[in-house]
Amino acid sequence: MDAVALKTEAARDALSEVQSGMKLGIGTGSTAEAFIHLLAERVADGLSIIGVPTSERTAALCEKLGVPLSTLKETPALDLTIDGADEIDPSLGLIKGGGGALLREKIVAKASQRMIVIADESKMVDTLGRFPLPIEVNRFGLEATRLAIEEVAKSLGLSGTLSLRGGEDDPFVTDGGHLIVDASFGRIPDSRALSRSLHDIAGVVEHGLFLDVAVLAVIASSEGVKRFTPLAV
Ligand SMILES: O=C[C@H](O)[C@H](O)[C@H](O)COP(=O)(O)O
Repeated sequence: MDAVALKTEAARDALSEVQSGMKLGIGTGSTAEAFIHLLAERVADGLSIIGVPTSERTAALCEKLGVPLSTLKETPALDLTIDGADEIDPSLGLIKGGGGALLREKIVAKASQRMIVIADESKMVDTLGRFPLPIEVNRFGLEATRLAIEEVAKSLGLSGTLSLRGGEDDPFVTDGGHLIVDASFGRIPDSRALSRSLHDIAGVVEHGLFLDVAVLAVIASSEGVKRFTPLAV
């Protein structure tokens, strides 16, 4: 089975967690999009949910497929969010933001009673960091913020390169109007310390480490779909 088919299998399995009447956070990315297609079929068959999208891209797809939407302003407390991830560790720590939606994804996930992450098995790692960590930053003071990120990394024994997503001349801009610095630190032994230190930098709006957010991972491999709860580490 190829990666696209596996993403669909994970999405299909997670869809069984969605019940009529739910207020549902809807993730961003190719796996979340597989989920949205399946969700739209259920909605067409009569499933009654209200969705809160985590990006403009997700909102556009939901609208196109007839999934009813609300906003966090109208619907600030959600039952469940289902979203993909770029990496998943055994404690269900995640790296997210490969598609640039990390800020809204984190806000929506944290407004939800439960967050379920769906993925193919290639996203599972022993330690986070193989995937460059997306860090959403304010445009103002970009250079100072980059220096501060480098200082933080050094203090935690991490090294690597920071690159502005999209390049210096035409940077990628998030739905919130910010920029993204992708940090290739390699293996991150203490993701909690990194998370705290990055949050202390004034120019950092948010980062892609989602720790203690997901309560269940639904992972598809060629051997079938498995469900994982966080392993205490
Ligand atoms: O910003 C994007 C999100 O965090 C995605 O959920 C993440 O990048 C995974 O995307 P995909 O399902 O396409 O691998």
